[in-house]
Amino acid sequence: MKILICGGAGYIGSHMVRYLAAQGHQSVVLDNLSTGHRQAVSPDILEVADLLEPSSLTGVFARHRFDGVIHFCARSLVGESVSQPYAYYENNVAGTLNLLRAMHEAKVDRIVFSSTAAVFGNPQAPLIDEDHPTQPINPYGASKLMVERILADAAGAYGLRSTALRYFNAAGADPAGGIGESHQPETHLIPNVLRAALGQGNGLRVFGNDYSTRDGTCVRDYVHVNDLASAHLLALEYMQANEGAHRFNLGNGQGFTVLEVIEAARRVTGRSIDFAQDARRQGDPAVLVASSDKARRVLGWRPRFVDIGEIIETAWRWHQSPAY
Ligand SMILES: NC(=O)c1ccc[n+]([C@@H]2O[C@H](COP(=O)([O-])OP(=O)(O)OC[C@H]3O[C@@H](n4cnc5c(N)ncnc54)[C@H](O)[C@@H]3O)[C@@H](O)[C@H]2O)c1
Ligand SMILES: O=c1ccn([C@@H]2O[C@H](COP(=O)(O)OP(=O)(O)O[C@H]3O[C@H](CO)[C@@H](O)[C@H](O)[C@H]3O)[C@@H](O)[C@H]2O)c(=O)[nH]1
Repeated sequence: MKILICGGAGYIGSHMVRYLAAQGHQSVVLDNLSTGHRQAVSPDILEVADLLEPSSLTGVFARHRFDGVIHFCARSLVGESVSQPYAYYENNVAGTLNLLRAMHEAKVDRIVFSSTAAVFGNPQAPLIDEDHPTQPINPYGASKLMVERILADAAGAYGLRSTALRYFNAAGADPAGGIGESHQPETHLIPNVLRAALGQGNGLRVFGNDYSTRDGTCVRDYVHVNDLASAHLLALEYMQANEGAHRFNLGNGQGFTVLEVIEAARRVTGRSIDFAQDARRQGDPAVLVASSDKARRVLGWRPRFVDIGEIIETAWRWHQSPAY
């Protein structure tokens, strides 16, 4: 297959490109490099273009014939979405609409969309499955849920085939090296913990210690970025035989507190990791853990990285590499 990877210069997208290549598929990356990295993508497959500029999209679709699209582009910082909702709805919803229109005109009829656990809001069950109510508590989650709704409407109106994958917390790096997580500013827990282990960054802070969890800090479900990549290819294959709009939750089904992640990183790195206790971060639910039974059952998804130490170890190798 020849796949358009929107946002392929970013963290998860660059792993997707590499995974598709290993499976014998071809990728073209569309990215405006706003948070992505030019060096994460081979120059011969990179199309620098912006979803907010429809004319640049038309050019990309005119130059290539795609079998499908995987769409990673987004603004994705929860806190920023609360203070800048227009920017979030514009990029994540209007940008996606431009992409869907360009796909429609070019007669490309399948898309895998990066959705998020943030569509659920505060969980009402210990494990979040696809039937869990969707009540996002921040504009970021709301923008992703709006796109899921648009995709469902497009299935009926235009026969668009889509799969929304709600990732829980993406983590780790390709063990083969050379790519990994590098956001600026970095807000994610594991990279910040590893930076603290390296003596980099502005000091690790733990947000909140009064949640009703086993040690008072937030619980999250960390899923390896290569396992996310494998789910996307399974979704593309699934849509060959299955029309309509599909949704799957992707996680390991096991939650770790912030303090447990720090402890696991101490074991992996063999370094001391100091932190300061801080107030709760706005928009953080206490616990987010996925039930991914549907993805396992329907897509045949089998995550390979189930151990938090192993996931952190792949990230640690990336953080110590010259490419980071
Ligand atoms: N990282 C996580 O834990 C996580 C969890 C759930 C969902 N997601 C979603 O997964 C996707 C990828 O996340 P990531 O961590 O790799 O983010 P990222 O910021 O590293 O990658 C996003 C990429 O999209 C590009 N982009 C953004 N807006 C664009 C536009 N208008 N036009 C063209 N390119 C544009 C950026 O330059 C970047 O390369 C996002 O949609 C995010 O919301 C991430
Ligand atoms: O320096 C830090 C960074 C994070 N945290 C805490 O660690 C947990 C995880 O935070 P983070 O790594 O920022 O991930 P989330 O806020 O859970 O968000 C991620 O996971 C969501 C789905 O679960 C996605 O929607 C988002 O895009 C993705 O960034 C939260 O309790 C944070 O408060 C800290 O205590 N200190």
